[in-house]
Amino acid sequence: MSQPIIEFKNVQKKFGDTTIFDGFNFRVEENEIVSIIGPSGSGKSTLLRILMTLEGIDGGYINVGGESLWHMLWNGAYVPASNKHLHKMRDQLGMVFQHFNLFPHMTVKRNITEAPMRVKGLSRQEAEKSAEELLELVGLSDKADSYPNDLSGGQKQRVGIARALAMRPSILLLDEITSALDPELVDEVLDVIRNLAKEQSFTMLLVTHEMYFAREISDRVCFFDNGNIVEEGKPEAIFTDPKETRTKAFLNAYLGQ
Ligand SMILES: Nc1ncnc2c1ncn2[C@@H]1O[C@H](COP(=O)(O)OP(=O)(O)OP(=O)(O)O)[C@@H](O)[C@H]1O
Repeated sequence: MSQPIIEFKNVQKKFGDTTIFDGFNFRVEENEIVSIIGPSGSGKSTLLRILMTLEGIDGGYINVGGESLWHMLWNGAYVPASNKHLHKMRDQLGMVFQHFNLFPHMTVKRNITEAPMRVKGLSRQEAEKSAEELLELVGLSDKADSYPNDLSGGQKQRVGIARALAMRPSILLLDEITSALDPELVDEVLDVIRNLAKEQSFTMLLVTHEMYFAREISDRVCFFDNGNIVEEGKPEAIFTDPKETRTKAFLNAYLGQ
């Protein structure tokens, strides 16, 4: 097997007395599109937040692009190796959040250029040129000078995707990106991801409640429960012939199978 682009080995994570991961193992290959489905509160978002180093871990090992994300100190605490290392690791990862997290006081264009200018040191001209291309990609060229509050939820989320792409990540993390949207706005956002997936130049890790989308887009679907992958496989196998009782019960509740 080739070197995975993401690898979790024996990862431990607690919130207070609540254990989220107790020896979690997981790997994603380069350019693979993996969907994580599963019940609420099972730790799916925590998995993505740990990868973005928005959350720490209590034990184990995480490797992104061949390098360790966290290092253990003499006292057993886990920390990113250094700010420089952290920035380098984060540069590979782009995350789109459920609630958009746009800056309301900045125009759409500024939301997209802010991080590349501040973190990557791009000139305003370079960052704006890239933002214009990305706005075209997500179909929002005419909204460059609008403010987030003047956009629909679907448009806000398309800006969220453009903003994540502006950092030129090789791995895209999508955390329930359509959950906060009215149903009629879901497809315009999923279409953007469909088009990105066709290019196959990204590794994508999606947490989603859109089962039909997970089935359509993924190379692999993982059913996740209680901090563990209970069952995984090709979308067809998981959705039409799940083996585990818990997977069957979950899909039954969702899809009425
Ligand atoms: N910062 C935090 N502090 C304390 N507990 C937390 C924190 N973040 C998450 N949790 C708890 O950890 C558990 C896993 O949460 P997580 O958001 O990862 O689940 P999820 O599978 O993504 O759920 P959902 O599908 O509802 O978003 C939940 O019980 C949640 O309440």
